[in-house]
Amino acid sequence: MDVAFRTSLRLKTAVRSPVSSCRLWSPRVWSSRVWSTGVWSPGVWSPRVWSPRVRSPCRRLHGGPPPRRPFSRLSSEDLAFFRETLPGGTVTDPDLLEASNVDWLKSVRGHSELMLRPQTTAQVSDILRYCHGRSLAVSPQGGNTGLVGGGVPVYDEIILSTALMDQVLGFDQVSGILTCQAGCVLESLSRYLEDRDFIMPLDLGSKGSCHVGGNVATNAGGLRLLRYGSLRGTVLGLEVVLADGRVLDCLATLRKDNTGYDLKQLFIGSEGTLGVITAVSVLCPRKPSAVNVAFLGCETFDQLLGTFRLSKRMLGEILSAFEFLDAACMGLLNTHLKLPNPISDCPFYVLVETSGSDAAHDEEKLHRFLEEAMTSSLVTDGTVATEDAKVKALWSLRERVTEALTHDGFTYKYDVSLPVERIYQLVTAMRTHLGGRARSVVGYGHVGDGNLHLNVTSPARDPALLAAIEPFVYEWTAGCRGSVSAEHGLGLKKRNFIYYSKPRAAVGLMGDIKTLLDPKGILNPYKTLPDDLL
Ligand SMILES: O=C(O)CC[C@@H](O)C(=O)O
Ligand SMILES: [Zn+2]
Repeated sequence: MDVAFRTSLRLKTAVRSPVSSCRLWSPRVWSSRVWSTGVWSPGVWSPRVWSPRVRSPCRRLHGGPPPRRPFSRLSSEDLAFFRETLPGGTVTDPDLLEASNVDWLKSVRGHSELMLRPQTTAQVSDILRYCHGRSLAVSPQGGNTGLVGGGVPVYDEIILSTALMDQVLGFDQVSGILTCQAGCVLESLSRYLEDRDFIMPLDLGSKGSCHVGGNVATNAGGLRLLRYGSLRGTVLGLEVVLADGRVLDCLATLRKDNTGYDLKQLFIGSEGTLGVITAVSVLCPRKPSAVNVAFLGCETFDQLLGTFRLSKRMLGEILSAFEFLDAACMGLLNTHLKLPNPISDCPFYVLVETSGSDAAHDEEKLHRFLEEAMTSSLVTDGTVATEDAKVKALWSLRERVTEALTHDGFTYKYDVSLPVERIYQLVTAMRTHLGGRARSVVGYGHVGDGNLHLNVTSPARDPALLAAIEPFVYEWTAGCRGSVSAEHGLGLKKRNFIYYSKPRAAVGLMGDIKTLLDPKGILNPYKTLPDDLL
């Protein structure tokens, strides 16, 4: 039974729900009509603008990517080599290539004529050794669920797909360490682990499609980071194939290893620009035996922050997620996805999840927290799920905002880290700044991580609107010493904005590392690093 509670605080029902194993949003579902005017066409340059923080030129991205670099063009001899090296693993049919040439948002489109689907690390090594020798550019691709154009070719780069590298290589029941190939789909790994009473330390709305190698390559954050930390802590080892085909076997399965530089960290979050991740080992937590979800409404963002502080104080070690969405997001969920609001209308909504090992203890803690939140007027309405279906339905309200936005028009996406008490000020500032020029300006995200997803929509791609949003959003973020990419990475779309969050010396060193590991620049060109560096 699910209990909706109002001021009467009738929170008597035990809150026991298993971890949801499959959420409702299929990330591959999108409306193609929305982006018909939004796909970038390669090779178009935009005017120069100035980043206020560093006073160095950067280019606006909405004009398109930089010109094609002088990589070799694919020849019939190349094709013959790949067909021999990868029997059955080469795709040249344009219809089959179409889905891999365009990103999930349908905002970036490349024109690759070849996709390679290796099954083994040795095959990846053979491919890259050959491409390096021939100066053929390569675009590594996992589940193609990224939001910054990092996982698709920009021009004619060869797509190197990890789709067939989907084997679990080992799981240690004692330590909870999983070792698997890079192409394992996150949701499949979650199922594999749940059968063994463990979970992945990472959960994303796109888990039905994304690959763990892509998660690591982008250092994906997601919905469990508050509790289990980032992949920089939970990834224990990596196997990586370097640009020239050398295999770097750092696939350690140790909690502690202080033998020199921690090279795997270079590849985590490098978006396939330094090497192709072929296998990972991850430290996995035990599956919690008691999971509870509350969906609450707050009148103001200050009250939402007060609720967050209270949850940390009163829920402590069992708090596993604290997510939020605003009323505008709820409107989009209602309108475009027909998802009803389970509580009364409020300006802000929070989803609080607890995960623990003692249902009675967790239930008591949650009820005391909710009672305090209501009596101190931090929360005005709420509901607590006790059934698995309701738990999933509540989570889907948070997870499906991205999908709802795709039905609202052309979407401008921003993923910023800010001091937590300031995250909603940016949404308010953007609304004031844009006046009536946007269709929707919405805020949602990971309060517990200080990570705001600010999204703006308009009926069609609108350069004037974009010019109003950027660089305003980046200047505002830099003014708080925030990050212009909290968890989505830089990819193609955000690469030139790196200077808002990193000093020139740091970006220069990144360029040196890129040159050292990939001297010909064949790995995922035009991504992550700014154009003025290369
Ligand atoms: O679509 C977005 O802007 C955010 C996607 C994802 O990071 C989320 O937290 O839902
Ligand atoms: Zn997110």
